[in-house]
Amino acid sequence: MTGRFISLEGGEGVGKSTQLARLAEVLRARGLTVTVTREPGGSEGAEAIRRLLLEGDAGRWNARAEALLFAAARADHVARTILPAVAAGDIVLCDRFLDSSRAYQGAAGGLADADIVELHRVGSDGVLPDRTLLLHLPAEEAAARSAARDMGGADRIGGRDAAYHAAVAAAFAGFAAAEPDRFRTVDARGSAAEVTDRLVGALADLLP
Ligand SMILES: Nc1ncnc2c1ncn2[C@@H]1O[C@H](COP(=O)(O)OP(=O)(O)OP(=O)(O)O)[C@@H](O)[C@H]1O
Ligand SMILES: Cc1cn([C@H]2C[C@H](O)[C@@H](COP(=O)(O)O)O2)c(=O)[nH]c1=O
Repeated sequence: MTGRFISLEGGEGVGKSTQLARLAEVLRARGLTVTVTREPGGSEGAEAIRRLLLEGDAGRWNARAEALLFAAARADHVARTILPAVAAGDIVLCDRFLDSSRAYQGAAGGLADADIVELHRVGSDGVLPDRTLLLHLPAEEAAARSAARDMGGADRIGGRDAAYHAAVAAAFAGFAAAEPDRFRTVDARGSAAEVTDRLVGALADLLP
């Protein structure tokens, strides 16, 4: 079996982490070897950078420093975790990847998309997922799920205002429209089991 690299994307609280775990279970039950990972993080160095990025004051980093830190974390994660797992034939399921930087630091953060993509070229040789599953949930529903989970304790980036998160959601929708071969947009409403079924369907052409 050829390895595959699959990312899950979307704004806060749409169900990415929940679905990543469920999808891994379904694929393992089919006999596939699955590596589950996340961004920022997924390698020792990238997890250390995650703490720098998500902890501390809202103004700890400016937009450019933030984008560079995400790109540095991604470079380590790609080299040490993602590429070796794909080369070993695993299905790699990754909670967020480059498109989160394009949406959060780029579209919502004010940096040019071309600059975010260039940082990724330098850091990670421009590696892209074979498939990006974009979970879509109405903003009010996503905010309610996040609020129930976080109980007011969102991290530095999750805690940004509604306009920022609306820009993130709009950017993801635009990326999916621009790259229909890589993206599948999946309705994240309904039960977790219903969403998992939709995600499995959106991977049908990639799986044995
Ligand atoms: N289908 C669902 N129906 C209702 N609640 C759900 C569903 N899926 C996930 N949740 C709940 O919504 C909350 C957010 O889900 P989850 O943490 O998986 O989202 P996420 O996209 O990974 O969020 P973030 O990017 O903010 O970390 C959790 O409390 C989770 O249990
Ligand atoms: C990869 C990536 C992430 N972010 C933001 C998005 C979230 O607010 C946090 C990660 O938290 P999660 O609970 O693990 O989803 O970081 C970002 O701004 N840019 C990125 O490239």
